[in-house]
Amino acid sequence: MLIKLRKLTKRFGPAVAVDGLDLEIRPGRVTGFLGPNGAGKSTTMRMILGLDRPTSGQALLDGQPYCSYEWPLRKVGALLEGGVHPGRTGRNHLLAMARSNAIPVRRVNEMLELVGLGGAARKRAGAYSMGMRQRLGIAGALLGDPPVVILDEPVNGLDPDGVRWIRGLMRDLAAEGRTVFVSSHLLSEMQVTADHLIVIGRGRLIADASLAQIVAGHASLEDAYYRLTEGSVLS
Ligand SMILES: Nc1ncnc2c1ncn2[C@@H]1O[C@H](COP(=O)(O)OP(=O)(O)OP(=O)(O)O)[C@@H](O)[C@H]1O
Repeated sequence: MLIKLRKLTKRFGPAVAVDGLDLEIRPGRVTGFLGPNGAGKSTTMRMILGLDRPTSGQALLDGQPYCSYEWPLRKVGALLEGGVHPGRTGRNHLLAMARSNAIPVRRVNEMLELVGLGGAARKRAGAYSMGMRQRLGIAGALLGDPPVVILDEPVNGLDPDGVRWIRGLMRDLAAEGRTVFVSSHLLSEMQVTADHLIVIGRGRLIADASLAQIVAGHASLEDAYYRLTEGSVLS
């Protein structure tokens, strides 16, 4: 499933958070989404998911906005900051999501096992560690077996085993033909996970190219990134 941004723009009062992004995010590969703090990455993801309304332009999934899908969790799974009620158990959180999108309960149990939360499923999410909350968010993202997976900083709070696990998971999801769109500040991690990169700064597109093209001529992705984003870092 193709994600298409058409002149996507978001203003908060006089501030422009996302400034005319025009690009496509294609299936079958991991697309990394990079940019300095405040560049507009989360806002872009939130607009794709219908959580923020664009000031102008559009974010489309196979030609349609997120909100036009009857069972959106079966089209797009997402891990965003927050989003888990601390008083609910991990299992109940996923059950509520499953119910709202007519997803079988069996899938809840499968996802809890997949992310390694089988043993903690009946604990309140408020008592989870950061890494466990992150795993629960990933279980939620995959619940509807969606062709598009959007992950905002998925590595945050994960231990080294978790980091390796999510790296393999993203590669597998892309190999299955899904569209994997992931934001991260961990450039060394992106260098081993992403096929394609989109770099933005101050809401504007800086680069949209394969990892190999972006790294070419530089010692590492980190070096290439610093060169690309010079002048876009908020002071
Ligand atoms: N609800 C909001 N109200 C006002 N301004 C906002 C709101 N959400 C985001 N912004 C502003 O929009 C800009 C882009 O923020 P955004 O969170 O999308 O950046 P980001 O690239 O995800 O940053 P980070 O890497 O720090 O997570 C920032 O200047 C931010 O302060």
